[in-house]
Amino acid sequence: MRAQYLSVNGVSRVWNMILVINTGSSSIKMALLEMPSERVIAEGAAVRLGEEEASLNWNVGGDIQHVALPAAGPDVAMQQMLAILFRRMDKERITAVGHRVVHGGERFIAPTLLDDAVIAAIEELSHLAPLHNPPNLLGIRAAMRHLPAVAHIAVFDTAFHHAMPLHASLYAVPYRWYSEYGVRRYGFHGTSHHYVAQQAADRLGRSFSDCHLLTAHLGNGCSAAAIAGGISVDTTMGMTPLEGLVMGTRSGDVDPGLHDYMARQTGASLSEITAALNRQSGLLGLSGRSNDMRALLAAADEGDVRAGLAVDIFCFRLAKALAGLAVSLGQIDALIFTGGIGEHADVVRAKTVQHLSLLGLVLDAHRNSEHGRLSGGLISAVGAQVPVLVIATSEETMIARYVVDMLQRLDRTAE
Ligand SMILES: Nc1ncnc2c1ncn2[C@@H]1O[C@H](COP(=O)(O)OP(=O)(O)O)[C@@H](O)[C@H]1O
Ligand SMILES: CC(=O)OP(=O)(O)O
Ligand SMILES: [Mg+2]
Repeated sequence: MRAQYLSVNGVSRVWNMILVINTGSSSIKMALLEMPSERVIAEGAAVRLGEEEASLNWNVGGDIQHVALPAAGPDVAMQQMLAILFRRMDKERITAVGHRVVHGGERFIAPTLLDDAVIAAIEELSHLAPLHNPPNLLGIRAAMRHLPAVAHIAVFDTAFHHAMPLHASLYAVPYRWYSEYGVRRYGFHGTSHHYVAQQAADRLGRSFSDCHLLTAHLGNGCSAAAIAGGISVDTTMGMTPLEGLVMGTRSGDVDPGLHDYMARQTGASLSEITAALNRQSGLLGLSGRSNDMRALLAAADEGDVRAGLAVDIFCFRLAKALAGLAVSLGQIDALIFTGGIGEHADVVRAKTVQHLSLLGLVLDAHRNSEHGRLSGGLISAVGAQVPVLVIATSEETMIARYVVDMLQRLDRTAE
């Protein structure tokens, strides 16, 4: 990289230390990356927020901290994480902060410098991502208080999908709902889909812009995408992160008639039904036990029938969605599994790919059980028509790349 200094608000700084903040509904992840080497200087996570078991871990240059935070919410966890980080490193070294923001609507199709107007616009989009944009904003405000003199840049989950063709992004509803109210499919997890797709192209020795890839991001939220010519051409999530696949607590696709039916049956309001689809459905709703795939796989092994059913439905629906996305690609150069479930749950990958043999997808059982660790991420059978890969995602690294790219553009404009 050419520039070593960037002038932000008239102050010239070395700009290669990027703090990335990914505030979710039940977790906060942070990473401090030195760019362009992408060396992780510090990384931390606060998990199970709101529960008795909430805790945080920080690894700041090998100094590891584990703190129990019983029942702490994202605000308390955020303060604690920043306090621990800044006790161990000089905050003056940080040049910019990259914030994951889940919903950018139609307006934010690229990384954006945060100011009061942008924050207000993100707030307005909160009703379209109620589990995500409010905690994202909490992280932005806390970090701005601690680091008022640096550039804070929002990187949107929706941005990577913004060029989806209209046939993939519009619903078959009155057109006016789109033109007047923005009712369309946006797609999410864009930084993760982009990151793993680029990695897959590298591993296959192909140019990213020539690849036709299916990516399955399976974490707490789950989505799959079809990526061709370096852009997302279709994805399973829609106007909100509720559409598509079965997720930890989210239903994914349901009949659009469900709201009316359940409102009449139970007297619940539309927003109560939406909340149940967001928070009490998916793996949790089906199993009645947990939203956590690891817990369900263990329970299914011990004979819990509903846990087994939840896993089977998760895999079947994922396979169906991947087959559907293949239509958008025309050809499949690789399928990539990522996210906590995609990277670690070999049973889920095996069950999913079993449904997809008609597309030429076949796994190697041994490679799959090793999560592709000994085969460069490859878990497909030798000689199989389509490579299947496990690739660890890093939304934080991708956000840092977008931030550096944006800083370079700001730097050029300032010259
Ligand atoms: N070893 C494992 N086996 C099965 N599932 C796992 C394993 N490790 C993590 N998971 C699952 O990954 C999911 C969380 O994924 P993650 O990507 O960390 O979530 P988030 O969306 O919060 O970033 C949980 O369902 C968890 O059970
Ligand atoms: C958009 C979304 O579902 O994000 P997450 O997986 O972090 O919940
Ligand atoms: Mg996630």
